[in-house]
Amino acid sequence: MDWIRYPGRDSWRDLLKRPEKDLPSLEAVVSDVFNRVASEGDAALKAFTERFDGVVVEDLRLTPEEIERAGGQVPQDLKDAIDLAYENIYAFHAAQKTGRVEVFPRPGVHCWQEKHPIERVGLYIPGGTAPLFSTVLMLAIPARLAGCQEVVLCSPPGRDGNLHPAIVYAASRCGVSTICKVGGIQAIAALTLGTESVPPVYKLFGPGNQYVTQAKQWAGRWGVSMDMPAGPSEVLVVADHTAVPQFVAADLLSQAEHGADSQVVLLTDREEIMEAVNQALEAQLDDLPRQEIARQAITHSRGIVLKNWEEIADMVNLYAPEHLIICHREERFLLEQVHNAGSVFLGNYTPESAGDYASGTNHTLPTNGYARQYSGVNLDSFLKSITYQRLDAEGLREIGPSIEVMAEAEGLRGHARAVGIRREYLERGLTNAITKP
Ligand SMILES: NC(=O)c1ccc[n+]([C@@H]2O[C@H](COP(=O)([O-])OP(=O)(O)OC[C@H]3O[C@@H](n4cnc5c(N)ncnc54)[C@H](O)[C@@H]3O)[C@@H](O)[C@H]2O)c1
Ligand SMILES: N[C@H](CO)Cc1c[nH]c[nH+]1
Ligand SMILES: [Zn+2]
Repeated sequence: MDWIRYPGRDSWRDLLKRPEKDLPSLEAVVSDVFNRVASEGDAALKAFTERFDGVVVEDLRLTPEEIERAGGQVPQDLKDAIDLAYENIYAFHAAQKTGRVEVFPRPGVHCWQEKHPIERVGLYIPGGTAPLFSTVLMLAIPARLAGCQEVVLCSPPGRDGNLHPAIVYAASRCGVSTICKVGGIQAIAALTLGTESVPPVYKLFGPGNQYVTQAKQWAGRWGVSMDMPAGPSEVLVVADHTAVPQFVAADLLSQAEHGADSQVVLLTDREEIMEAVNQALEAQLDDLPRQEIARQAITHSRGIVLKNWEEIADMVNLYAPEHLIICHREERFLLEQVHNAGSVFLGNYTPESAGDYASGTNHTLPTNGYARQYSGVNLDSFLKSITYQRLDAEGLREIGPSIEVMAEAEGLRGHARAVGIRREYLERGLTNAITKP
């Protein structure tokens, strides 16, 4: 990994650039796929699956028998591991439930807020280079907890034209029964527009490569929203002499192996760890099955030596990493100062993989600096808040005059009248004409 020592602040932005595909060419492909899915439905999904995934798929939707069969193909130790992860993810997300918010700001004015599930949601499960069945748990568990009525899952078929059995098993374990063999842009277009096999949804969830992420953003043009841009994985590690270099290298590689366009960054204020981490990286890369991918990711990754922990905190906030690992003597200070990160991992015993699989936190997180404004997936992602209010006569007397003044000042006489007409009834004692609904 290349190291940069004590860079001036004016060079930080350039140093922290992510590897990105050319946006106009990405948009052109996305637009073409959406247009064809809109006009040709399933036929377009099959044609694009053949073109982009290299497989011919007959039936896009899994039958109940296929779902049942997948369960028998998953080894028991993997089922047990999925069960443990399920419990922890369930517990963490169930704890996020909040009650009704209720306020009486003035006499006779009653306001409250209640959460309602989004009725139809689409879950994208990546499967281009690795079948990420762990993502099924991360999305389907909160979707169920929220009470979403229709949950549609899409994932790209493998070379044999099927979904990995663990994806199907995890989906069925979480109660998802609409499972479709389609991935990439075409899956997002199908969930947005609906086809013969894929029901349309109101909100899209899940991570994916740059094609998937761009397609999720494109879906907004059709009024379908999304969780957040959760693209190529990244990790930023903050380490000093209290960190074990072998652990640091392993954490960097755990995200570098996701994709050639992943990025990993190491920040330190202790030059002496540079050599040890580089050596550990080389040693661990040697027997990594996905070393080609990880090596490519490392070509656009870097280690940076900074002057002190204040600079480290500032650089973390500027980069806004998807994952932040802190193994540093000034952990407490850094935690106080850092406010841009998707998920944070603390100390020598907390590998980022813990959050990827089984600690209970969600691994669908904002990448590409979007941790500045987005949260990772959580229970609220699957809920909408509806606000309610009821005024009685006293409440109208209390706040009515202010509403009228404000409406007149905005030049909106109709708004003012909607209040004034009621106040007039009250002033003239015509309350008998008002029946309680
Ligand atoms: N941010 C997060 O929360 C998070 C979580 C898990 C994974 N990830 C990321 O998800 C990504 C998964 O990527 P993946 O590729 O393995 O799987 P994927 O399912 O996201 O993408 C595979 C699909 O991309 C499409 N595709 C491939 N090449 C194409 C081309 N030239 N033109 C149009 N479409 C094309 C294909 O249809 C294929 O099915 C990785 O980048 C990983 O880092 C992110
Ligand atoms: N690290 C990924 C999020 O960027 C999630 C994941 C799934 N499986 C392994 N890792
Ligand atoms: Zn991962």
